[in-house]
Amino acid sequence: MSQTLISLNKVTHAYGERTVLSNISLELKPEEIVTLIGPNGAGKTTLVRVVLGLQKPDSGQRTIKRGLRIGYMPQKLYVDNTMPLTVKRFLSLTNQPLSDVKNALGRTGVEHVINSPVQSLSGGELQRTLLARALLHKPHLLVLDEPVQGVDVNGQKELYKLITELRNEQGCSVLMVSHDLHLVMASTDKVVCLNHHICCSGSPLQVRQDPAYLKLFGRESDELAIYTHHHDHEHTLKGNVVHKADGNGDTP
Ligand SMILES: Nc1ncnc2c1ncn2[C@@H]1O[C@H](COP(=O)(O)OP(=O)(O)OP(=O)(O)O)[C@@H](O)[C@H]1O
Repeated sequence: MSQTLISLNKVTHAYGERTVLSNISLELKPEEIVTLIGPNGAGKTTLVRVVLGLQKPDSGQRTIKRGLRIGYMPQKLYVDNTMPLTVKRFLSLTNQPLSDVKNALGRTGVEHVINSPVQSLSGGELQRTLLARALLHKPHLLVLDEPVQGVDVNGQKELYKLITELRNEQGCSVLMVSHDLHLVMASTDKVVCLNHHICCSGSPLQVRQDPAYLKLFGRESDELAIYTHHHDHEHTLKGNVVHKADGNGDTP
């Protein structure tokens, strides 16, 4: 355990009657990039929230290395359209100095949006702004929930490349959620395929050939490398669920 940043041991979690996570054991090692992959509603964000300590599991243990700093990039940012919020103000809410905010935005390639309203950002700019925010506390572990969401395929490749560069430069570990194994293959050391339980895990090549992965995603999606993704919900900065029909407010 000495080298392990966070480990989960036999974690189980249910929302009411519905078991979303069952018997999950996982270890995050230093400088390792681990990708969680699984269909909609498989429990990926819930698992991320358990890793972050935002969601207490019903059973099982979470062990975290003392003093570990975590940077979190949520799946989707819910910002009220009527609330004026510039990128500068949004990132300054982390209480980090403006010079650090500028550096982080520069490193993720979006320093030019510093005075823009968050609501006006393009998909790629928003993801890079959220990544900059996650970097601000100089994390040992970056947790990225669908970091390429809303970004076109070329932009996705660029973002995965940036994530790998950040890991190499900063020596941090990365836990990220992705829907496209092909795009992420070059940028991940380990893949964990989740469908409420861990169906299979290993190197990207191992998982791509695993019958459990093929059963979930099918050979077709493997060949096409396209996975159509629809959400029935969004997430707040802490990963809480906002159902689209609700308009606002978190489901606890
Ligand atoms: N706070 C909550 N209360 C009740 N149900 C919830 C809550 N959070 C998530 N769920 C439900 O649990 C299931 C798993 O949700 P989760 O967001 O963890 O899945 P996911 O794999 O991240 O899904 P997606 O790929 O669509 O983002 C979903 O059916 C979701 O609606």
